[in-house]
Amino acid sequence: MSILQNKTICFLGAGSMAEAMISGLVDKNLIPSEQICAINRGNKARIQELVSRYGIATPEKEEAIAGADIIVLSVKPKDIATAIANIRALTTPEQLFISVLAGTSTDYISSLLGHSAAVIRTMPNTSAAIGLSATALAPGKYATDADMDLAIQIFQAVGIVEIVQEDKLHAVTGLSGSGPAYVYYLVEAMEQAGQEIGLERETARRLILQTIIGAAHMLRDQGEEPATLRKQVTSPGGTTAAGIAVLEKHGFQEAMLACIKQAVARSEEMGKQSVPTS
Ligand SMILES: NC(=O)C1=CN([C@@H]2O[C@H](COP(=O)(O)OP(=O)(O)OC[C@H]3O[C@@H](n4cnc5c(N)ncnc54)[C@H](O)[C@@H]3O)[C@@H](O)[C@H]2O)C=CC1
Ligand SMILES: O=C(O)[C@@H]1CCC=N1
Repeated sequence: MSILQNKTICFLGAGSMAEAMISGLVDKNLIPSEQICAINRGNKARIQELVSRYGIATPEKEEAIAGADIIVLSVKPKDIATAIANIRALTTPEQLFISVLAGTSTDYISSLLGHSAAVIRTMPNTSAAIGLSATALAPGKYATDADMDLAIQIFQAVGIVEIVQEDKLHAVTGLSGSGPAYVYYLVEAMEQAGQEIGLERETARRLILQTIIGAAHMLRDQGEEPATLRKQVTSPGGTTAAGIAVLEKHGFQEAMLACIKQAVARSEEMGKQSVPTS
């Protein structure tokens, strides 16, 4: 039995990322749903939504925070100072804080808490909801190996885990934290193209979806380089070569590189906006 079965976990911020994690944790039964709760900024309807979907508990804020073994910080980076100020008096150095905030350093979070609780910075993605997140974790200065083990167990329940140095988390954010959105954007573009070339939207969607699932499984299961798999599709003088030549002409690779670099730069910028106070 996982040690997490005896832990209580509170999400501070009940938005998309918190829901993706709650959904994954409840689905895997890693922590009983009555030992999970979430706190929002006054939006009771949202909490009720999570309660009805996942059967999580609804303790009062004091009990939710003071009674939690693990607090997952899941507000937007701009809201973290206020969110922690509202709960700080209820927290203790024995609790484990797991942050999913883009750009925000563990030192800054420790400075907001004002004590030496363990803080672990992570970057999951919303595919946690179906157990397929790609999550990177980095320990803050007060986190022990035992704290890391707990965090690893939580994120392994909702996908794969990589341990990185904290300064690499900006790169992870631009690559795999934001990554699902790049894929959805590609699907949007393919769907639009599908309609413009005369296919019904629903037909196009089914074909695109299966194409993406198939390609993802090929990448995962066949152990081949993406370039090798691409070449297998690309008959000389054929349709794929004709299409990819246009992608090259429009600077597809440069666009992807610039996109990811810009996302990384934004994560770094968000980090600089949160300057440690001690
Ligand atoms: N959405 C995504 O794909 C990913 C998001 N993240 C990170 O997760 C965090 C949350 O992002 P989302 O869930 O997308 O945002 P969201 O906007 O969906 O959720 C944020 C939640 O925090 C609540 N909140 C705001 N101020 C609060 C306060 N003072 N006290 C308590 N709750 C408060 C809001 O009411 C809202 O429900 C961000 O820091 C983001 O960088 C990380 C990985 C992926
Ligand atoms: O867009 C954002 O800032 C968050 C972080 C990674 C994915 N979504």
